[in-house]
Amino acid sequence: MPVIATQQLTKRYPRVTALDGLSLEVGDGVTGLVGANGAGKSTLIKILLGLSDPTSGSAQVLGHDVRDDGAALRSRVGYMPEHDCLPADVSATELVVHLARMSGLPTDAARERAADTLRHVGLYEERYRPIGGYSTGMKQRVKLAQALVHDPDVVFLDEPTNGLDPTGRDEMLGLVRRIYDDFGISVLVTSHLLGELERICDQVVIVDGGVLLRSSTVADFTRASAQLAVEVAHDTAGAAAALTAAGLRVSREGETLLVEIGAGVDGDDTDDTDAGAVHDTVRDVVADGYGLVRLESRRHHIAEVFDPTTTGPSGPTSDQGATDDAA
Ligand SMILES: Nc1ncnc2c1ncn2[C@@H]1O[C@H](COP(=O)(O)OP(=O)(O)OP(=O)(O)O)[C@@H](O)[C@H]1O
Repeated sequence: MPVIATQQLTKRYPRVTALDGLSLEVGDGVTGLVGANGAGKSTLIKILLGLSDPTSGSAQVLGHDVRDDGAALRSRVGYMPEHDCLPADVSATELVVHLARMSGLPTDAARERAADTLRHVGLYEERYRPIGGYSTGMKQRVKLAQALVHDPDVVFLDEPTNGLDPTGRDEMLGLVRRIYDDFGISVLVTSHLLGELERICDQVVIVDGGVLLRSSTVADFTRASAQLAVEVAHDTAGAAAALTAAGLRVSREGETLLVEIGAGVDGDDTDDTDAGAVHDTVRDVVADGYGLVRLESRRHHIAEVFDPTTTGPSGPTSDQGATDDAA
């Protein structure tokens, strides 16, 4: 059973269609939901929590229908909202224990779980200080702790790296990954930054204007856009010309030649068999007097081949774009 499934999910506000026929499936693990501001990410999360009704279409979380089963699903789901919503004059411990009790835990268990989750997010030492004196990074960690305290099966994290400096971002991303690795809790995490989610996610879903642009595993995203890095002993320019003459797409980065696997030996778009054929062609051409020094696979980052700020996929993945996946 998928963790999240939606079918033709649509949400219309009076002036804007926030989600437009969105159909997707999300499995176990860490899934990134990526899109520019206004793409519909928060709207999707609110519908998945049963807090907002879709205009049409349907959605299930852990098999619970979001319209009919809101209370049951919320007991199994944790939610970290995007905006600052924390009371300034209580401590992290007071707040997280309180929320744990509201979700049904007895007082002793609530205290224990609160201490565990605050330790997990790195706030154990500071847990008795009022939240009003916390930095942005510490406040984000309190929001994360309250999302985890009732031991949910899945958590929705809305822009957890918002407002953090690069070090704070890295630490938060590490924490998000560990939610699944250490506790087995699946994660749906939103960001407008594809590059940062790519580092920690198993699956990435890209939305734009409420429409699904693409949903696939991180490995599949980059498989179609791999390159071979080739170094030769002599005459790099000659080797580049010979590889091009053999039908390969070649670029040069210093003394390294980058051969597109996605281009295939015949210039067509990639499939898995092309990778082996390109590899063989490179070996044959280079063996012919250039002296092979290095031949290794490289993958592009997703952000290099897919720019969510444009309205579609670009570069070597364009054959696998929105319409196929959205169907
Ligand atoms: N309650 C609302 N009433 C009217 N329009 C809304 C409402 N909530 C969201 N919208 C609009 O729906 C669109 C999608 O908003 P949403 O907040 O889901 O985007 P987002 O991807 O989460 O972006 P952000 O990161 O900026 O929050 C936007 O155009 C937004 O202005």
